[in-house]
Amino acid sequence: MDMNRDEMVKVMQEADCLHDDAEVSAALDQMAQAITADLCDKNPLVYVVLNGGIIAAGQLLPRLRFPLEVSYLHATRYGDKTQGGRLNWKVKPTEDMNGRTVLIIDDILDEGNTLVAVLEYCRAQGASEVLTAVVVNKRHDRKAIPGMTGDYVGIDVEDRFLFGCGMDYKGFWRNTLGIYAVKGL
Ligand SMILES: O=P(O)(O)OC[C@H]1O[C@H](OP(=O)(O)OP(=O)(O)O)[C@H](O)[C@@H]1O
Ligand code: HPA
Repeated sequence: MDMNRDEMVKVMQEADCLHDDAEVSAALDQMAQAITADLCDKNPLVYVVLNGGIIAAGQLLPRLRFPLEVSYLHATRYGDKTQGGRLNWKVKPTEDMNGRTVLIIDDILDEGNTLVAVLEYCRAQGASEVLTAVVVNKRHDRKAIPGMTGDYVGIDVEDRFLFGCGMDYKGFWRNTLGIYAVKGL
């Protein structure tokens, strides 16, 4: 018997679905429209922030019907925990971003430390413009920079521990489109 699997089935059964597939799809449509209006002539270099950004990117990129390049970076600060720690850069960007418009795609802007560090890095590398797209912005007053937000935000979500749409609970359940909150968290 696989304990992790059984626990995770229970976590999903007991979770609250805060935004279902249809709501997330509609949010992605709106984000794609706004991104297209701003970036369709700019040949952007798009970075997916692994691991959490995989679903967001997989859903968003096919909605962007203009020339762009895609790469990835890997920065993590939560691991299997529900509270963030120091940012661990596992893979830094390798492409030359000097003078480029860079778009960062991630699942969530929570406290914002991850995006602040990624933005700083890209600016230091000479990107002419760095924009951020997140499916979820969590509503609370613990942002790394008070009042910060993403340039393209899908849905503002309540201050609970979330999973789905790229976000994991103990490494599981990134693989949904809908957004869920863990019971009691
Ligand atoms: O706004 P913040 O408080 O910095 O949190 C947001 C970041 O946290 C998550 O990554 P995580 O560290 O869990 O790594 P993962 O994507 O590999 O799960 C998420 O994918 C964002 O990158
Ligand atoms: O609420 C969350 N859930 C999963 N991963 C996260 N990374 C930052 N916030 C969260």
